[in-house]
Amino acid sequence: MSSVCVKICGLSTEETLDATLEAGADLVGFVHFPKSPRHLPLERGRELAERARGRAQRVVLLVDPKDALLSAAVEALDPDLIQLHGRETPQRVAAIRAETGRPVMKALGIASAGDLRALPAYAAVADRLLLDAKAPPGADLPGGNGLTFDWDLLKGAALPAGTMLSGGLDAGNVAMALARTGLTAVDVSSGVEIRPGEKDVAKIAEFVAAARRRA
Ligand SMILES: O=C(O)c1ccccc1NCC(=O)[C@H](O)[C@H](O)COP(=O)(O)O
Repeated sequence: MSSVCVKICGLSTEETLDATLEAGADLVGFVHFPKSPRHLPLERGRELAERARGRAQRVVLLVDPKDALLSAAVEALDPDLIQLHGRETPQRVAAIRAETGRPVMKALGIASAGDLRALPAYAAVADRLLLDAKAPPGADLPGGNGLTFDWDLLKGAALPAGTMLSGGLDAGNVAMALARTGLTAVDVSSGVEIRPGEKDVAKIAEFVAAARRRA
């Protein structure tokens, strides 16, 4: 069986980035969203993305970005993948992909079976999908809230290869999540933190090992 693909999102220090790379994560995520405790100014994102170059896929996470921010983020981080975590329509996802020339991963919030109806339209235009728990009404953040969703909603769904599972994962539940959904790619942020925005090197290593330990 091939190895589970692991992304660690919301990295903001050299120490935790290095720990993530040493643990063997496949993707590293940098959040640019000022309301987030994981927000990185673009110049800081540039430094960390450069440090990870050639060692993992560098992902910049943006929320409903305007064209000017997109250009600035691509220039600064030179990302291997752009993660869109807002209310971008399929048309906007396609336009961003065309304008930037970069692969795009679209995050979809899942709370009920109905939320899966949007999936085919996004699968047609995005390079990858990420399924996250839908943010509660009034939440400050559209993701990174440490909430799980009912994984059984995915039973029977036609999910494109490489679809990432996220939302409330940690070293204790990731193997179960993979087994229940049949997916082979996972993303985590809160579950490897001590407090919002503060990643922990031991938790990162435990998560990567746990994701790849499944039978
Ligand atoms: O992490 C944030 O602060 C954030 C802000 C705005 C949009 C998305 C955000 N995070 C998304 C992620 O970190 C992950 O892709 C995913 O949602 C998992 O988060 P978690 O439940 O905390 O593991």
